[in-house]
Amino acid sequence: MTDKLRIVVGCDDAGLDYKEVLKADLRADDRVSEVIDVGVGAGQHTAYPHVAVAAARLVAAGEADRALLVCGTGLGVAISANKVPGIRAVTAHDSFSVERAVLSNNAQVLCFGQRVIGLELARRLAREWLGYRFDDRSPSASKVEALSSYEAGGAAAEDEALAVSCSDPRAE
Ligand SMILES: O=C(CO)[C@H](O)COP(=O)(O)O
Repeated sequence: MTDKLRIVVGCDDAGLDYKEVLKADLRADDRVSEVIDVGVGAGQHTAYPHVAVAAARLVAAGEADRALLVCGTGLGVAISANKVPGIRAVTAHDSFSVERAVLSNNAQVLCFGQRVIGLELARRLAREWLGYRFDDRSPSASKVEALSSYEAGGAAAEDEALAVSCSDPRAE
């Protein structure tokens, strides 16, 4: 990741108002080098999964560093973005969760619900989000690696460890 962030923004029609404001904020922020808007625009009604996956694919392909997505709840866009391999998308509507989404989970995609939080809080959280960078040497790094290994179909040893620790005590 370069020092300045390349950010994709996207929304469905329920998130359009916030997406437009957040896009303008991001474009005015000197921590951002580029903002790519994958829609929707005014009068468009593309369903949230298509927009979220388009945005997440740009991140997964390395054409952007992060994505900021908005729908009614922030849930549908997160679920959709997480279908793209390599993507960690979260819905976060509070300051601590936004911080940990980056510092604990190395999430590249942040999702807001326009019907859930106020606009000024969303703007503040987006500003805070820009200030965080995941540290590959932090204690969280091995956990994110473990997460990714499940996606790759690996982590057999961890699967076994989990099976042991979750064994039914009534069977003992
Ligand atoms: O919030 C949404 C999906 O999580 C979306 O903006 C609205 O979806 P709907 O309730 O299915 O119309």
